[in-house]
Amino acid sequence: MAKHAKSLLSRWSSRVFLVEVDEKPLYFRLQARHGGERAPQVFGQLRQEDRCFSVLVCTGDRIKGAKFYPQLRDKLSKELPPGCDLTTMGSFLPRVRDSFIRGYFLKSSAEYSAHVERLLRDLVRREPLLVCSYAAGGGGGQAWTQRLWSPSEDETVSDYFVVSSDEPECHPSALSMINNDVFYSFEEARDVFRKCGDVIPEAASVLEMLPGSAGVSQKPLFPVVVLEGLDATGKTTLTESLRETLGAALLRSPPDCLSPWRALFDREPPLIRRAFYALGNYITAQQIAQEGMKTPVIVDRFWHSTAAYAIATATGGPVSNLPGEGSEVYSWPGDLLRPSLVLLLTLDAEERKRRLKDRGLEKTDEEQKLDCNQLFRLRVEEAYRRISGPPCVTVDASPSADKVLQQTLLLIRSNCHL
Ligand SMILES: Nc1ncnc2c1ncn2[C@@H]1O[C@H](COP(=O)(O)OP(=O)(O)O)[C@@H](O)[C@H]1O
Ligand SMILES: Nc1ccn([C@H]2C[C@H](O)[C@@H](COP(=O)(O)OP(=O)(O)O)O2)c(=O)n1
Repeated sequence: MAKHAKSLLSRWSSRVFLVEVDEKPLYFRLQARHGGERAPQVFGQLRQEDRCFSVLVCTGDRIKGAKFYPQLRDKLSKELPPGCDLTTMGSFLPRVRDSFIRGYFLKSSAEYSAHVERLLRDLVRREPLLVCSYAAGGGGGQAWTQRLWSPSEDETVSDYFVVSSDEPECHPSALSMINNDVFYSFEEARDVFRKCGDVIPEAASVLEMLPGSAGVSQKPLFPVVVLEGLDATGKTTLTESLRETLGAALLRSPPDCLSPWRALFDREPPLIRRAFYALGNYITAQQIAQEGMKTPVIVDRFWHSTAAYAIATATGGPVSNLPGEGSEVYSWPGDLLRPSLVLLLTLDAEERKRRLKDRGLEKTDEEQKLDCNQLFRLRVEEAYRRISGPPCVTVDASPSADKVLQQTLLLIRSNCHL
């Protein structure tokens, strides 16, 4: 049996499982004996003869795992019979960092369960997966049991009863965010790109653009002001005006030199996509350090964008699912240049939509998600506010462009000694 699967199985009965139903996580855990508890909510509506399955991705190779997870969904969606319901799930050891594993949960009516079982048996032989089946009937008929399919013929694995579990203090995705969704050093992000060269040849071109190290030798002499905010809050308009008014250099993250590869890495799974944006910040940091010796520098998006979108995407559901305020996930990378000031442009949802419509440009998937998913937008905005590091000041972007400019100039002058 693979070493990774073995280590997962060694603490199997301590794991908590969550199944995401309409972005709401429903939790259950395992128990050796049945004490008359009701079946967890996720099994609540099912009939005795129905079957459920969990399919969890289990590989020690992060890149392979990240690429395989969405492919598995496509494969299951294509091959599962029509009466089968598929949703995302995960499993973790409470409070254990990097213990979170992802997968899918399948509900099948009795009619199709033999078909689903055949499909999964075939899959588990070829792919790094841990599969469990769930059936009703134990503990006097009401209880559901989990059977873990042994990854090798000579292993015996116990059956467990499944019972509801309390919500953990923080959403379990927070246990795996660090260095999977958000990178806190140049080395960590670069390491992902070095490792994904075999599967994505373009990674080499990005590596060529990188500085030798994160380190910026000298602090810029002039103020460095970053403009942040959701799409269409007016960043481009304001950065252009600031450039003219202050005679500043205007930079952006990701930097222009990464433009040829942005669309490609936007289609990659979070691990690779987020590493791309993280690396972009280090290239921009080098440019800031150079320009900042000659003039003030205005930057269109920087670290706040990278971290806030990543954290908000990795966490589902309401704002309360975000890692708590003060969590280490909101900390500024120790090796990344700190701007003098970060301004966060805020706009109410209706006005932002109106501006988006007037602008009429094509939107990224993530921006379309912002548009139709109110919860996602709220999570991004709150994550922006929680990020620590350089001072972050909120600017109301709803007045006219000129008024927003005047307000911003006042803030820059009072915070940056210009
Ligand atoms: N203060 C403002 N009032 C009204 N419309 C604005 C204002 N600032 C920008 N816009 C318009 O809103 C749209 C989005 O602005 P833009 O600067 O492109 O935002 P971002 O760079 O944040 O995506 C553009 O059509 C722009 O002309
Ligand atoms: N420094 C940055 C800049 C953008 N991103 C990501 C976050 C979102 O997925 C997109 C938003 O960028 P986009 O270019 O669509 O937004 P604007 O048009 O500049 O407002 O890019 C990032 O992670 N880090």
